Amino acid sequence: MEIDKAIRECDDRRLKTKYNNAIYVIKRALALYSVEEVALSFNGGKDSTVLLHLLRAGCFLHQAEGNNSGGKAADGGKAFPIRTIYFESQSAFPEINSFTYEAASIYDIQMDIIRLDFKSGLEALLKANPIRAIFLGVRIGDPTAVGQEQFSPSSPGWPPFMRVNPILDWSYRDVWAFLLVCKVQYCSLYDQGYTSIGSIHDTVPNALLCMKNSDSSEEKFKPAYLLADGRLERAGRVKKNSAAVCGKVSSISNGLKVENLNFGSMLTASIIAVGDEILFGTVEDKLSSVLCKKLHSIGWAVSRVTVTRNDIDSVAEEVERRKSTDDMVFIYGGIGPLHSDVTVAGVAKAFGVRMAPDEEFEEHLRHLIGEKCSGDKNEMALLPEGITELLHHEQLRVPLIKCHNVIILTATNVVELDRQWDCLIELAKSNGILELMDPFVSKCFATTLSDVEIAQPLSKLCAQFPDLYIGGYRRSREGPLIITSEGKDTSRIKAASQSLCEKFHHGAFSEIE
Ligand SMILES: Cc1cc2nc3c(=O)[nH]c(=O)nc-3n(C[C@H](O)[C@H](O)[C@H](O)COP(=O)(O)O)c2cc1C
Ligand SMILES: Nc1ncnc2c1ncn2[C@@H]1O[C@H](COP(=O)(O)OP(=O)(O)OP(=O)(O)O)[C@@H](O)[C@H]1O
Ligand SMILES: [Mg+2]
Repeated sequence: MEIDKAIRECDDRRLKTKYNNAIYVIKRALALYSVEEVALSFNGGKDSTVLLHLLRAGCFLHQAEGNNSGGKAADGGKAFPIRTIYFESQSAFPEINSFTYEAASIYDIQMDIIRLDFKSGLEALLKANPIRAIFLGVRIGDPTAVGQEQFSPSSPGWPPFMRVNPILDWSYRDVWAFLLVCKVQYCSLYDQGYTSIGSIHDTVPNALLCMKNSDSSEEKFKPAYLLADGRLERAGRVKKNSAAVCGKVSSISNGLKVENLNFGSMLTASIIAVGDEILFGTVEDKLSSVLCKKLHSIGWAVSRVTVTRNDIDSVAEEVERRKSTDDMVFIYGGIGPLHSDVTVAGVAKAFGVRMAPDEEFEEHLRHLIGEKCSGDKNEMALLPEGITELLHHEQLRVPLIKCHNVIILTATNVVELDRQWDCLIELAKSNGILELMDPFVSKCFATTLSDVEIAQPLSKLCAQFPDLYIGGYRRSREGPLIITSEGKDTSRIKAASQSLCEKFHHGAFSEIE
């Protein structure tokens, strides 16, 4: 089998290791699932081209080892036994389309062309076929790889199948070493300076490969395999919608923030606590109420507090929602090196960026933990790429992490939260990372009037003072009712209190702290 032969005969030890590992994953998958139960997701990109040839080799080796799963014979050169799916889109490059069809013809691939979005397409595929596992050319540097392993079940909300990622741990360099050593065809765009290909709307040649011709204004590009730093593979991807990425811009223009509060230009924050333990009831979340108070003290309204499970998708989903609704999102819990510490990765996924090593952060961790945490395995030093700002303060042993409008707090208790908050406020004063607004003022009254007596007058009061938060709560069913009014204008609070008292007999309310 020519692929296997080419790798065995080359003298690139690293490539051999990567190849052997990928073949191992493929063989494991073929041992777990029959050939009818697997599919290849192929789109003509370089990663899926690598995967195609690995699968050709893997199927050949699997059968050579005496496994015959009853599918089409893989003779090492011709018929490819695995159902292959291609999601064809109007916005794909014509070169990608034509290469995909060409590959199907050269390698005798039975290709299902799907013209639906990924989710609906996969639903239809699984309905019509007994597919249980799909091979993907996802690599660890891809934004969509966050949280994935070589075998990862599809995400919640997706049709159920196993995602098999044989080249998850391959680097950009490994991909090109493989394609060049095996001398296989790849899409022509890669010879024109494209290094990672999305759609025609979001992909241009990688500027790092540009050769400026001094005689003319014509730009020429070197081939993709000459890109020296694989981390810059996605430099040819044009940013999608910066307003959506930053969140804040869209929230201001769509008026969502003022919708509930009627407070004019109020800044809103939301708080996300991450932890299965909180949801199990094993641990009590004490930080959110303290944080609400602190935010209130700098004039911010808290629009929502949520607790999410510590899996990447739950965190990503919640962060994605909140970052575009609120001006600032505070998240804590699930930070560290444990398998359950997925918060930072969840934030990366919410912004659609990958996790990448951050040398500066690693340096801080090294000071804190020692040499144990250096090297490739230091997952704690992986941070969302391109969107992370480290917030330094001399009182903090490790800087806080800010990704656009999401601040990740590492506090695990109230004392630590107090310290981190104080640092944050000092930083806010010096560099404006957090706007400090006029604080809220409030008045509270206790009354023994019944709910029924007070309900209507209180509704009227709310209508009279739409700029205030007027509410009521009880500490017990039998005890007094407590009425609160909050706002930023002391005179308005006073006026509302006076108006309330005037609606009832003298002494019906007593002011409390
Ligand atoms: C076969 C296949 C399976 C996928 N499974 C999942 C999944 O389980 N969870 C998920 O969030 N996205 C899944 N996706 C979507 C990808 O993660 C990603 O959104 C897609 O490759 C396109 O990225 P883009 O939005 O940059 O175009 C899947 C895509 C394909 C082709
Ligand atoms: N339109 C599609 N149809 C089928 N599979 C797809 C499609 N888009 C993505 N995939 C799957 O997702 C994987 C990852 O996509 P990604 O764009 O990162 O890699 P690629 O397209 O192979 O290479 P490149 O990084 O150069 O674009 C692909 O290898 C393929 O398995
Ligand atoms: Mg691609």
